[in-house]
Formats: sequence, C-alpha cells, structure tokens
Amino acid sequence: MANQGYVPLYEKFWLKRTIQRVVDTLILLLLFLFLIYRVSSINSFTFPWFLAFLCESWFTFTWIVILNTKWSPAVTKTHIDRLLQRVPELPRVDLFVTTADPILEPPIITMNTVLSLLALDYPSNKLACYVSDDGCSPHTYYALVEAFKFAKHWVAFCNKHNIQVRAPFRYFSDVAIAKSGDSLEFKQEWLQMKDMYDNLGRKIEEVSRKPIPFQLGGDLAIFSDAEQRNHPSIVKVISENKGDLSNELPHLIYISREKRPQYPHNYKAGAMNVLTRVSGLMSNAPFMLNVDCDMVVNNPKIVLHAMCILMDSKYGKEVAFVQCFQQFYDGIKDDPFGNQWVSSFEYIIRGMAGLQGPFYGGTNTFHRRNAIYGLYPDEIETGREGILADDILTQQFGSSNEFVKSAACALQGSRNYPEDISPSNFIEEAITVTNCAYEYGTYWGKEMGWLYGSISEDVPTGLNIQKKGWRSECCTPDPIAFTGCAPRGLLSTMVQQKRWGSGLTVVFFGKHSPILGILFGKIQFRAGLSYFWLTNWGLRGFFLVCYVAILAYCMITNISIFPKGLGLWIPITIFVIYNLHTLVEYLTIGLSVRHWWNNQRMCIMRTSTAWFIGFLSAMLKLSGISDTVFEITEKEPRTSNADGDNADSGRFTFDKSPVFVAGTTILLVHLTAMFIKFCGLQAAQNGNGCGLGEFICSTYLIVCYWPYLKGLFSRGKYGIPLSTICKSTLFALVFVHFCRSKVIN
Ligand SMILES: O=c1ccn([C@@H]2O[C@H](COP(=O)(O)OP(=O)(O)O[C@H]3O[C@H](CO)[C@@H](O)[C@H](O)[C@H]3O)[C@@H](O)[C@H]2O)c(=O)[nH]1
Ligand SMILES: [Mn+2]
Repeated sequence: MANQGYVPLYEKFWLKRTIQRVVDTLILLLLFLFLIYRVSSINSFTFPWFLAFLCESWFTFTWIVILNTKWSPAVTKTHIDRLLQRVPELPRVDLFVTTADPILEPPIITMNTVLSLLALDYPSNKLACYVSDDGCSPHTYYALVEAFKFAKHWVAFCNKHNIQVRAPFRYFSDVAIAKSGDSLEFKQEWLQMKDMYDNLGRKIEEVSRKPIPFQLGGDLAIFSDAEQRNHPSIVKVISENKGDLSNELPHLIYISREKRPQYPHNYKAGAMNVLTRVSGLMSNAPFMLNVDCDMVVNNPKIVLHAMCILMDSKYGKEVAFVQCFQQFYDGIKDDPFGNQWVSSFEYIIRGMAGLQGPFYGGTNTFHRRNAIYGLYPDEIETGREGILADDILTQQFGSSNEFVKSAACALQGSRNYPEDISPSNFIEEAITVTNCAYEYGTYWGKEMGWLYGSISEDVPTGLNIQKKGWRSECCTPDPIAFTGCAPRGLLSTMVQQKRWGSGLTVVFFGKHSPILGILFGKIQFRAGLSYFWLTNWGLRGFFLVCYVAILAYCMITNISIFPKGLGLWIPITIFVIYNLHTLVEYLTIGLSVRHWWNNQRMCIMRTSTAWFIGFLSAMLKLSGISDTVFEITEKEPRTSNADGDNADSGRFTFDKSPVFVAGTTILLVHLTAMFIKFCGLQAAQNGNGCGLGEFICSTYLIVCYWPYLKGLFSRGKYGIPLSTICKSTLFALVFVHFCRSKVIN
C-alpha cells in the first residue's frame, strides 16, 4: 500500500451557510446593544436589575457558544469501494451492547440489537459481539441463547436476499407482506423467517412473564442465587466461530460483571470498562463499536463506512472515535417532547464536526482501542514504546497478566496479536477482570477507559480522549447508520433530561471540564467552547429559572427591568428575529412549523425544570451531600399495529417527579403575577411601574407552559397529581409572599 500513493478513503466537506451567519451576527449585535443599553440606562442600582443583567449576559454568552459551534459545519463522505480495494485485510472490530434491566429494557429489544449486529455486512470472523447485562437476568441470557439459534437462519436469509434492514422487528414491520414482484422461493422463505421470528418473540415473552421463569438448572444454574446487586461474575461464551470462518457467525459472549453492595459499580461506564477488558482478552480487536441495547443497525455496511475513516492512511490516524448520530425509528410526529434532536444534529453536531470533532454520545460509536487505553495520537505510528514495563502496566491496567499482555499488544499497534484465539480459553481470566475489586487502585475510570463520577459518562470520556490531541469524526451514511427508541413519553424524556442536566454539570465543574481541557490539554479553543453548549445545560437551567423568577417579581411588585419606550424595541426585535431565524432553520431541513414550535416550547420547559433540577442535584453531589443515580430510560417497543393510542401519543403525562413540581410552580407563580397585575393588586407605583416587556415575557412563558395548564384540570395520567399541585402551590405562595413583603418594607 505504501508505494501506491495516497488515496483518501474519506473526504470532508465544509458547508457554507452565509445567510445563517449574517442573521446570527445580527442577533449577537442586538444582544450586545441591549446589554450596553442596560448598563448605560441605570439610574438606581437594584438587586433585580443586577440579576437581570447577569442572566442576560449569560444568554449572550450562550449565543456566542452556539454561533461558535454552528459556524464551521462539515460532512464526511466515505468510499467503501476504495477501502475494499486498498486494504488487503479488514481489521477486527469488537461489538459491545449494554443492557441493565429486563423490565425497562425488554430483552426482545436487546435481541434485535444483537441480531442486527450479528448480521452486519462485514467478514464475520473479524467480529465478536459482547453483551453486558447489568440486570444479571436469566431472562436476558435465555433470550440471547434463543436469539443466537435464530440468528443462524436470519443471517443466512439476510445475506442471500441482500436484506437492508437487519433488525427483524424493523424488517417485518416495514415490509408487511412479501411484495408481489418477489419470487415464490423468496416469499416462502420470508414467511418461514417471519414464523421463526414470531416464535422467538413468543418464547422470550412467555419466559419473561414468569418471575421464576424456568428450572434454573444446567446452563442457568449460576443465576439461581444471583441478586441483581449482589452476585459473582458470569461470563458465558454462547458461541464461537471456531474455524475463524467468514461464513460462520461472529463470536457471541454474555457477561454479567460481579456486583457487591459495598462496591460502587459506576453504572454504564463500569459496564463499558468490563466489556473492554473481557474483549481485550478474548479478541482484542483494534476497534470497538458500542451501542445501547435499543440502537439497532440500520445500515449493514456501517462498519465499512467507519473503517474508511479510521483506516485512512493520512487523516484517519488522528481520529480516536467515529460517532454516528442517534436517530430514532419510532419518533412521534413533530417531536412533541423535543427528544429527537434533529435540528441539533444538523446544526450543532455537524458544527462540532468541523472543529475538533463531535462529542462522544455514548452509543453508535466506533472507538480506537488504544485511544481508550490512553495512547496519544503521535504514538500511533510507532506504538507506545519504552514505558511498557510490566509493573507500570499492571499498575495502570490491573493485575491480570493475560490482560496486561493484550493491552501491551494494543498499545504497540496490536499487529503481533495471534489471529486464531478462542474466546472460551479465557473464561477464567475474564472472570478475574470482571470482579468488583479488579479496578481498585488502577487507572480504570480515572485516567482511561470510560470515566466515572458523572452519570453522563460519555461526555467526559470523549473529552479525556480529545484532550490528548485526538480528533473525532461524524459518519452519516445513507441509509442512516443506527436507529433507536426515542423516549416514548414525557416521563421518560424528563428522566433522561434530568440525568443529563445533572451529569453534565458535574463534568463542567470537574476535572474533565472543557475549560481545563483548553488550558492544560490539547482541546482547541473553539472546540472547547463548543463543548460548553453541552456541558452548560444545568447552568442554563439555573439562569433561566432566575430570569423567570425576576420577571414574576417585577409583575408582583410593580417594578420594571425592561426599558420603556424606544429601548423596549431592542429585546422585542431580538425575540422576533430569533424566532423567525430558528423557524427558517427548521424549515430548511424539512421540519414542520409544528415541530419547530414543539421544540421551542420544550426547550423552555426542560431548561427550567429538568435541567434545573439536574443542576440542583449536581450541586448536592459536588458538595458531597448526596450522590446521583443513573436512572435508566424506559424503552417501550412500539408495535406497528398498536395505533389505538396514536391520537394520545403526543399528549403530556405527569407523575410525582420533582421536575413537574418545578414546572407547576413556575406556571402558578406566573398566573398569580398576571392575576395581580390585572386586578390592580400591585403595589403602588414606586418609580418605574412594570410594563409591556414583563407582560410579553410572562405571556410567552404561560403559552409555553400551556400543557401544564391543561394538566391542572385533567385527570389520571394526563393530570398533574394532587400532591404535586399542593407542593407547587405552597412554593408559589411562599414566593409571592416574599415578593410582597419586600414591597411593604
Ligand atoms: O447501570 C447501568 C445503567 C445503564 N446501562 C446501559 O446504558 C445504556 C444507556 O442507558 P439509557 O437508559 O438508554 O440512557 P439514555 O438516556 O437513552 O442514554 C444516553 O445517555 C447516556 C448517558 O447519560 C449514554 O450513556 C447513552 O449512550 C445515551 O444514549 C443502556 O444500554 C443501558 O442498558 C448499563 O449498562 N448499566
Ligand atoms: Mn437510550
């Protein structure tokens, strides 16, 4: 290859979005103008004025962060044909799936993910699939064994007929009846496959309905006294591709790491590190793909696409990971809960792709193994030399000699690793490296691997890698690479948002903050700044809630923080231009006006509730008062014919979560403020009575919170629970009382 000259396996194009930039700049200038106005027009210094100034400075800063991120969007184009021509031997890739709870994550979903991975269009002897089960569930194990039996037929079927969608439930729900143009043979096989798949589904379903499902004898005996949070390691090689044959299925391994109540297990990050070690022993592929249990492969050639980037002989060497977007197959029309992120992918993540690369999003990612092990990009040609002394490696990687040997190979470039290893030879060693105590005193989770300490482990893990100078790339082939379950309703969306709000705040204030990465690492300035878009979510919640409170305060006490007369036109213009601008952005990428509005109001709602609560819980964690927990998002399989509840699928549902207490309080406070204003109950004018500015803001807020208003008067799951209403009323009364007592004094 060396003497053939350089031919790029992938290309990168920067997009020009000039008009967008002009409007972005205009908004920025207006924001500055408003800040200047605010400072210059001060005649009496008041605390609300100061707070408003602080919040508005923050909003301006956020806008700068967004501009900076949006302004160099890039796309990549991969050339699979060149890869196949020029790379004589495709590299191995280890595939990781994590699952944690058989109730919230029904095994049939996980099995579809696994099946779609086993059916990848890539030499199967180069693949090994590892499933980590944090639920330690015999159901999941049983499902996996059964799914593997089915996989033999399924993969053959996919290959023979060149099926594109290789997650069976997606395939069978898309193609309802075999098309009439197809051959009789195909139709027969199609029906047979469908029958087999339905059978698999039934078996898994039947078993999962029983609490103690089946005789835990034989293979399953080991689960018999395992509790979810207290059990020994279980490692099972469900199947191995013994002859290293490209027409057999990939290796398939089940892992449930040891858990003991006295050891923190670090949630998903802990599971990922275990997967990394076990796979290091068993197959030690130079690249690893990690997906969540609900992210099925949608483009069977995705590994080839990603390899185009990672194997590119010039630019690929700087790339530590390749990130594919998280897209969803079951997103509700017009994104009522704002959890599909379509416009953020297009503008923000593509924007980051033009800087040092997208952040690591936790799933749909191809990693370079040695980058996970802490290698620097400049060591990639030569491999790490000199510091591979066994004792140092043992200290960093833990005490398993076998594993240390494999890690040394990986750090040197893994060229000299034996090809014909058999996973089942390493079961005992695998058990050792999955024990709770294995990581004690090592670098795992602290300096390398998936980092601990934040429940958004993905972002610091990615930052820690980019800090060493690595880049990352997006890979967005057509058809899209992976598709997953979007959180189905408002409840699971809020669980997820709260987790991110909290986890990201911890990252922002922690050791792996982008600021430190810029100052002391090799995060480029603009790339670091673009990370603020993400890591500031919690802080954004804090500032928005402050602003919302000031507005209510002004209405209640009859003072004004907005200028009057001509000066009021600045914020109004900002508001109008901003909304039109984002609307055009949405329409440009084919989204509807409804989608835009849903996202706008959801942005206000989640920032002032879920992110704010996340921020508070992060503060508690940072001050050592309480720890945060990874709450798993529920994944409901949506069957194609369950259309009965479609009309209601976008409706807001509520429960007793503090998120809804925050939201209801905000709504009640503003309703009261409006009431006070319109009934003339405000205090007498004391200088500058509250005016149009406050009124517009408050109205906008109430319009955004309309679903809550409806929730106040609805029943059942569509109504806000009484206890939440009581708590919120109490908070609202305290706030209003506080405001009014200020006036009297
Ligand atoms: O103790 C745990 C908790 C979670 N998981 C797995 O982690 C994945 C992500 O969990 P999920 O509840 O689906 O979270 P999401 O909100 O959908 O996840 C997003 O956010 C997470 C960080 O907050 C990232 O890790 C994910 O990749 C990203 O998709 C799932 O496969 C889980 O099975 C574990 O393996 N062990
Ligand atoms: Mn998920």
